[in-house]
Amino acid sequence: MVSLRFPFLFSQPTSLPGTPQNHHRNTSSRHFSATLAAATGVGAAAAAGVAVVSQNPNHPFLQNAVNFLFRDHSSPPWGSLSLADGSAPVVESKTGVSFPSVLGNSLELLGIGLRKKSILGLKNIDVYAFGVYANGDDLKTLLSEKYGNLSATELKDNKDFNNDLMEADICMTVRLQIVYSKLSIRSVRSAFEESVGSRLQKFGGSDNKELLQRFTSQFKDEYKIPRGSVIDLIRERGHILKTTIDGKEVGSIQSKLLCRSILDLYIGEDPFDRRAKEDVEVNAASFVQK
Ligand SMILES: CCCCCCCCCCCC(=O)O
Repeated sequence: MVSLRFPFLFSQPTSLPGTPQNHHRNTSSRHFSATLAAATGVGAAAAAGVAVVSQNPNHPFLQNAVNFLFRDHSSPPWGSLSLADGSAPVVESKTGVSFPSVLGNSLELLGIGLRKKSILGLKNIDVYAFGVYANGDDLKTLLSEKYGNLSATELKDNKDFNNDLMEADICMTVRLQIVYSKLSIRSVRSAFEESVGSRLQKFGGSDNKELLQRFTSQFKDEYKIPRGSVIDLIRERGHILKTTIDGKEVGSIQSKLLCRSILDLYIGEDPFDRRAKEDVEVNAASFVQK
């Protein structure tokens, strides 16, 4: 199947019912690295008001054709697609997993990606799709004084900005949507042990076994994780990491180190999906800019 990747924009809703007005909703648009599976697929997605996103190489000819067909005439003609309804969910095209563009009224989708894992060093499987969300007002309040005058290009790959995104007291959520159908809770625990464990060690030294154990023990044997399960890793104010499985809270731990370690998996130095990280930085920048 031919696919292509290009960044596209979708405009924000003017307001959501019961949501306080946020000027970003009216004035900004977000950027996602997009791969459109095929022009017909794009048409169906656009008609359905859904943005399709994933990670694949460029294909300029198709890109041109798709942009011509679907561009909003107020947007740049090349490399961007503006959907009429900015509140449309965004779909990760390889897996078909869909992410709401706003979570719980205040968290804005900044980027989506795919977590792959190799089994026995042989087969690479798609384990889950993920979406990174942040509170736009927190981004502005906490980061705009320091970074408000820098462009999105200057903020992408800017180590200080990236560190502050992970360390500041910004409400954020990473939503994992399981796509691998044979996942056991035991493998979830051991995957977290490995990935979060390595980050705890990196940022906090070797003496964090108890913290890691507190976190991983939240994933109890009685929970089932079939395909379609949703794990939310929620950083609340005060660096509290709340974890939910299919909307049910399974635990809550106050630890800046743990929150930072979790975020590092998705937007840190060596993220699971580099393009997702780039999108998060560029979209976070749009909230921060003065
Ligand atoms: C057979 C593969 C098992 C992988 C399970 C990953 C489940 C969630 C773990 C989240 C953290 C991570 O991605 O490392």
